[in-house]
Amino acid sequence: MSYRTRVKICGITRLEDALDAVRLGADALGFVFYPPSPRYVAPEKAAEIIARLPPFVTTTGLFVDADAQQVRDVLATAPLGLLQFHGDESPEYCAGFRQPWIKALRMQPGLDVAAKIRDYRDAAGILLDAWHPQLKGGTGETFDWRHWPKHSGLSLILAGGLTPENVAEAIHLTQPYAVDVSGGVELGKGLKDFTLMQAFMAGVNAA
Ligand SMILES: O=C(O)c1ccccc1NCC(=O)[C@H](O)[C@H](O)COP(=O)(O)O
Repeated sequence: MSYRTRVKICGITRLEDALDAVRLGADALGFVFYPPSPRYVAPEKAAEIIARLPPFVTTTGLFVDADAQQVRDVLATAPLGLLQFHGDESPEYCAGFRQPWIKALRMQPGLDVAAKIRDYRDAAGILLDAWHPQLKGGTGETFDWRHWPKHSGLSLILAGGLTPENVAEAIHLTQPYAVDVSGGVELGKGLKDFTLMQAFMAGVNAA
């Protein structure tokens, strides 16, 4: 039996994009609380968007090596259902909040993915993303999907350079629990496009 691949659309900065994504079938939305990112959204703005969402959408807050107090401050403003740690956060740090969390692993050459996944065994899921020497995420680049771990015991989320054109093949090869996209459905950084999101969802459904 095959299961429906979940979809998270990351880098939401506008209410209209959030509502379009949900209407098109996205299961989760990502809000980037990493100030250097061109997709950064202020917690107050994220809270405004979240307040207008229909039920059953997972609101995910993305952080990169943030101070724990910064995460708590964001949580006090924006009601997030899930935390995503995209830097070099330790398992102990990640587990230090009440919310369920996922850990992003950037697929640097030589990374022992299986060992890393074991380190983060208390995560709700592991997101595998492309590695880039300067950028922490949102690179628009793919990694070699042949390095996808076979038996992890955790829900795995595929990210990095996914587009309407390649998502069906990516799912076919990796069989992830979910896919995560940002740049592949954008007109500009943080500005999602209805037609691209629609085509992306069609690619997921065709896989
Ligand atoms: O999106 C960003 O600008 C970003 C910056 C720093 C850390 C993570 C970031 N995004 C994380 C995501 O979850 C993206 O969806 C993921 O990296 C894939 O991005 P893309 O390759 O553009 O689809």
